[in-house]
Amino acid sequence: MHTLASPSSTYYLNRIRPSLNRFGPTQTRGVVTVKCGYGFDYANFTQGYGVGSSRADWQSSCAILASKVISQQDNGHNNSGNGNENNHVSAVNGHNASVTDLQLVPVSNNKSIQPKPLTITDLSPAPMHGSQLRVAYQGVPGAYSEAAAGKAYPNSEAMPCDQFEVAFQSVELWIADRAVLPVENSLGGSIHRNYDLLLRHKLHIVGEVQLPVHHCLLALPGIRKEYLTRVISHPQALAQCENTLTKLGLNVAREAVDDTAGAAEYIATNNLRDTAAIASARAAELYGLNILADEIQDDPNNVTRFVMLAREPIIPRTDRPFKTSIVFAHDKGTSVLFKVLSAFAFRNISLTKIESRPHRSRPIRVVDDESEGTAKHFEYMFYIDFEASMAEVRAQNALAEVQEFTSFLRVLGSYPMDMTPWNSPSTSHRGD
Ligand SMILES: O=C(O)C(=O)C[C@]1(C(=O)O)C=C[C@@H](O)C=C1
Repeated sequence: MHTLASPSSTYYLNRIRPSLNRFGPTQTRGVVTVKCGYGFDYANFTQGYGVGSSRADWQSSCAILASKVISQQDNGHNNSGNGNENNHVSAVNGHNASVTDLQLVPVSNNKSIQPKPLTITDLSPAPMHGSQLRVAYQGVPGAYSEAAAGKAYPNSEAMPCDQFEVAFQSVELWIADRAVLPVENSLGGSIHRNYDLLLRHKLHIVGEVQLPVHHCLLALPGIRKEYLTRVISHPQALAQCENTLTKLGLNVAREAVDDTAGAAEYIATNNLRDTAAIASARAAELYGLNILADEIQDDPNNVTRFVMLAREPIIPRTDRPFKTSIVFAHDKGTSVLFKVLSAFAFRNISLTKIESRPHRSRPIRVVDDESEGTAKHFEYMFYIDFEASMAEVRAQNALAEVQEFTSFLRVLGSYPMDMTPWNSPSTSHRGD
């Protein structure tokens, strides 16, 4: 039998978001609250990457970040994924582009890619051996992102954030050293909003982690499946378990919340007897819930890929498998895509991922044709991951060619591939 964790150490800064807003059928992000506490007994939180002694510092830092995010939103510069309507940019990368508005990094003027003095950390084999690093993640303890932080940096201090935006800013403001960001799942697909955030911020990808995700159905002790009227979780987790929930006879309402462990915490804190959460076994333990069913993901090999972000890039190497992530656009639309892909194919460089996102600053391109009429083309940003290190000449040549075809190109990072077997103990997040 689990004991219900004490909710007494939860601190809401700036504005308290009514719980219905957070857990209503649609997520309300208009009011942003940074929550810098946890609804559980954190003194008993013993994992190596748990909360450290500088909790008070972290809370005051969160307060600063919260007011910053809120004031940005109040000023109409909403970073929550709604785009910035004030940007009128016809091209990027020095071609009539207002790079400041777009917050893109121009290839030619980018001071952050100029050589910098090496520090001892540049020489460490990041990202596998983090030590005393502070790693920001979105969610509360028990979230899969926290486990990903622990896998990437086993001795680090995991720092929970209510929003991805705050996790990014905490690294930019030197409050955290790394941020961990889920980007895609083998069942649920890409986490689109996070691709947009990668572009909006100037952090570098310095590593990746592929985390096997084993979902459980959690409810208060004594609650049976038949009592349930809704299941709440992160939208990705709901998508990953959709078929299994139906097979379990749970044709009840699904509601999206900010993170899986937050759903478990919410049920425990509010003593909800008609609601179950999809979350990890560790979340069940932390928040005193029972596991009604485990392994409820629709495929046993359910894996989420996370990237690790830092202020500085790591030095790419060739002594182990590396992956490189780029994003590009062209001011004449998708016509360059074939040329870009052939730059990699020609050099035998495998692509592992391609994603397109709306070009939020210039989503539509209008082409007038006197005889035919007006064509309205959607514009995209293309994200590509390829299997090569930027230290390899073939990768440098491929990118030089890509740069010729594109009006905007940014290397998001060149970093070691996660080659750990899925069944290795450090990858298990099930607490067994
Ligand atoms: O909610 C969590 O626990 C998270 O870490 C987020 C997240 C996601 O964004 O996809 C991470 C892994 C799982 O795929 C489900 C949810």
